[in-house]
Amino acid sequence: MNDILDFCDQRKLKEVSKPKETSRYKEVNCAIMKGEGLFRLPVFTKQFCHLLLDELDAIEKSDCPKGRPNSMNKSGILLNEYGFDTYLLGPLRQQYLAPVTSLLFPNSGGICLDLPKAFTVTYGSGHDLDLSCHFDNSEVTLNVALGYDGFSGGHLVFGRMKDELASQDSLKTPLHVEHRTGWGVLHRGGHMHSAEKLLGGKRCNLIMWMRSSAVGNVTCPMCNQPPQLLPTPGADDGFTIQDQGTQITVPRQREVDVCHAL
Ligand SMILES: O=C(O)CCC(=O)C(=O)O
Ligand SMILES: [Fe+2]
Repeated sequence: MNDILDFCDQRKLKEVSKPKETSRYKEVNCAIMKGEGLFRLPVFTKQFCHLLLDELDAIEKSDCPKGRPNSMNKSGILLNEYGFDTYLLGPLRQQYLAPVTSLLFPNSGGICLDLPKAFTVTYGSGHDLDLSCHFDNSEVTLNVALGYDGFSGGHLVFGRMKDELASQDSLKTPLHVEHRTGWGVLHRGGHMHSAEKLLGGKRCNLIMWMRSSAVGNVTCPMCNQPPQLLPTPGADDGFTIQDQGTQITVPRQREVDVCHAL
């Protein structure tokens, strides 16, 4: 089994995982625009992006049952359904992203992002073409461009934070962010964003919604209310609850009819 370090750019990985270097990285390399809370960092090597796209294509073509990536995107794959968590996404999050999010987003749960949801989104003919403006069910989101080669359009557009008044829209110039294969954009989940229409080709991005149960258990990121939780089977939705019998904290889904934002 390969190590996560084989998939990432090791030189850059070293730069971001040393605390001293990380702060230099924050100041020099990482900010897309100063003060916007938007950062770009190298995630996967180009070779790994090709391998992953091949694997995702094979899954796509198979007749395995597939869940939808989220309530907005129709095309893409829920990565935990195909076993990507243990050897790829878990190590990526713990070894690579945790030091970076702790440094860049300390006040948005970046130091305690314990409940991720990872999926891919695919745009192109026969798939979605664009994505309307939204905020994510996450404290911090990583969006990695996997390719394919040669698509045009489809840039990400960032605006205001979800809690800023809509009337402040006019004060905020939308920020267009292009995709670079193997690179990720890190942003707060509450940063309003959209994807422009794809003009040609096909694109696939890996999205990781990183949730913090410490934040979400107090205020649901979708409805801004204290969540009312019910134990349910299945995947968690970014919340935890203490089991009364065992006193162990376990992930729990939100009761669907409490939050109408999803
Ligand atoms: O199209 C993209 O790359 C953005 C996807 C996105 O924002 C999301 O799934 O939350
Ligand atoms: Fe999003």
